[in-house]
Amino acid sequence: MQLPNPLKTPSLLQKLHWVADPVGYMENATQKYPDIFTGRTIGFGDTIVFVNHPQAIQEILTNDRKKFVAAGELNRITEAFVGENSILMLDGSPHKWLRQLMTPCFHGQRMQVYGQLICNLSDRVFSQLPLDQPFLARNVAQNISLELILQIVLGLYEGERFEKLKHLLPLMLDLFRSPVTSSFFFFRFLQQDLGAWSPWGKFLRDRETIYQLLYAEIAERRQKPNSERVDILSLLMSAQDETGQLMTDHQLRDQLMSLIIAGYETTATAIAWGFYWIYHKPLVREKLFKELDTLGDFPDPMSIYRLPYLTAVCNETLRIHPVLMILFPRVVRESVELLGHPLETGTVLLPSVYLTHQREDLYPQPKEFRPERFIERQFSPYEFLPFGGGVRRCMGEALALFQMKLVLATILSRYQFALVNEQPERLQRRGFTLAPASGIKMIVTGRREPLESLVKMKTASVS
Ligand code: HEM
Repeated sequence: MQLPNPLKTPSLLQKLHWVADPVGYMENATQKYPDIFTGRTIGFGDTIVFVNHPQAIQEILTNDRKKFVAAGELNRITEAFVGENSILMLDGSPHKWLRQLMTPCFHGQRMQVYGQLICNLSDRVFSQLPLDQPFLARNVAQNISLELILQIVLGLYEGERFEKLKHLLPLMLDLFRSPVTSSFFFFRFLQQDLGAWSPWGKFLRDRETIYQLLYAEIAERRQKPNSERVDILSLLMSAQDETGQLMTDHQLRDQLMSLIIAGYETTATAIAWGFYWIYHKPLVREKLFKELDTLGDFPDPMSIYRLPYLTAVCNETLRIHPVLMILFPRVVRESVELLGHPLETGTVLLPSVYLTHQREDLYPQPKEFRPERFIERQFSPYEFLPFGGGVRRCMGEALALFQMKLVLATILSRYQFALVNEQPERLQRRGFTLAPASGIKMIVTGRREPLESLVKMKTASVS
C-alpha cells in the first residue's frame, strides 16, 4: 500500500538531514506536503508518517488505545537514559497503573508547596548572579529546575548525594549538547564503550555513578522508612501493583531517572526561551510589567499562575519553540484512513508539534512572537499541543507551566536584565529538545522593587 506523500530524497540523505537539522528537514517537507508526509528517518523507525493536521492529530490522540497505540517499544531511543522499566517504555495496564499512582504528585495541594519552593529557589539562584557579568539563561534555568526536580522526586535538597547528582546529571546529558553529538543516540554503532575518554564510555560511567547514588538513596530509605515523607520516591516505594508486588530497586531507579530526565531539561529550555522572547520584545516586556504590577501586595503563587498575559507569553513561547518538536510515535493497530490516506496496521505515525504550531491557517505569520493570539482566540488541544495528549500526555505539564510562570514572574519583578546579543536566536537540537543554540547570554543590569509576597515567602520543602 502506498504511504501518504513519500519524500523523494534518497533515504540516507533524509536520515542525515533529520539527525543534523530536524526542523529544516520537516520544514522542507511541508512546503510540498503541508498536512501529512512520509519520511525516511532514524530513531523511531525507518519509515515514518509525519502528521501536522489538527484533525488528523485529534483522530490519533482520541483513539490512542483503539485504532492507534502509543507503543512504549517505539521509545527505545530513550532507553539508554531512562532504562527498560521506565514509564516511557511501558504499555497497557502497568503503564496505566503507574500514571494513576503518580498523577496526584503533580496536581492539587502539592502544587501549592511547589509554588513556594519555585519562588524561593529562583530568588536564591538569581541573587547569586553578579551585576554586569554575562550568564547563560539556559544554565541558570537548569540550576533551578534540576534542584526542584531532585526535591520533588527524591526529597533531596542538600548534602553530598544531592550535590553529586546536581553535578552529574547535566554532565551526563552534555554528551548530547550539539546536533553532531546527538547522533550517539540515533546510531547504535556509535554506542561503543572505548574507555573513559570516549564519549559513549564517559556517558556510561557518569550514568553508572548516578545509578549508584540512586541505589544508595533507595537503600537508606528501606533501612529507615519514614511515613511522613511526601516525595515521589516514597510513594513509589510503598506502592503495590495489581498483583500485590512492590517495585524492585531496578524498577524504582528507572522511574526516578525517567522523571528527572523528562522533567528538568525540558522545563529549563522553555524558561530560557521565555527569557529570550521577553527581552527581545520590549512591548511584550512592558505589558508583562504592567500586569505584574496589578498583583497587589500579597499575591499567592496561584494568582501569578492565573495571570492572562503571562499565560499568553508562556503559551506563545511553547508554540513558537515547543521544546519537544514531536510526540512519541503512535502505531496503527487496525487499518484506518487518515486525511483520506489509507494506512495499514503497523504504520508508524509521528504527530509533529513543531509543524502544527507553524501552520499559517492557525497562527498567521507563525514566525512572529505574538502572545496576543492566545488572548484573541482559544486553540483546541490538537492545534496547540506542547505537552502532547492521549494516553501518553505529559505527566509534568502542570508543574512545567507553574515553574515557567513563577520563575519568569519572580525574576522579572526583582531584577533588570538585558540580552548581550540582540541578534535572532537560532534553534538547535540538543538531545531530545529544541534548544536556543547560544544558551541565551544575558546580564543583570540592576534590581527592581521586589514584589512583597515573593520576598516574604517562607522556606518550604517537600520532604
Ligand atoms: C516545558 C516542559 C515540558 C514539555 C514541553 C514536555 C513535553 C512532553 C511531551 C510532548 C510528552 C509526550 C506526550 C505524547 O506523546 O503525547 C511528554 C511526556 C512525558 N513527560 Fe513531559 N514535558 C515537560 C515537562 C515535564 C516534567 C516537568 C515532567 C515531570 C517531572 C514530565 C514528565 C513526563 C513523563 C513522565 C512523560 C511520559 C508519559 C507517558 O509515557 O505516559 N515532563 N512530555
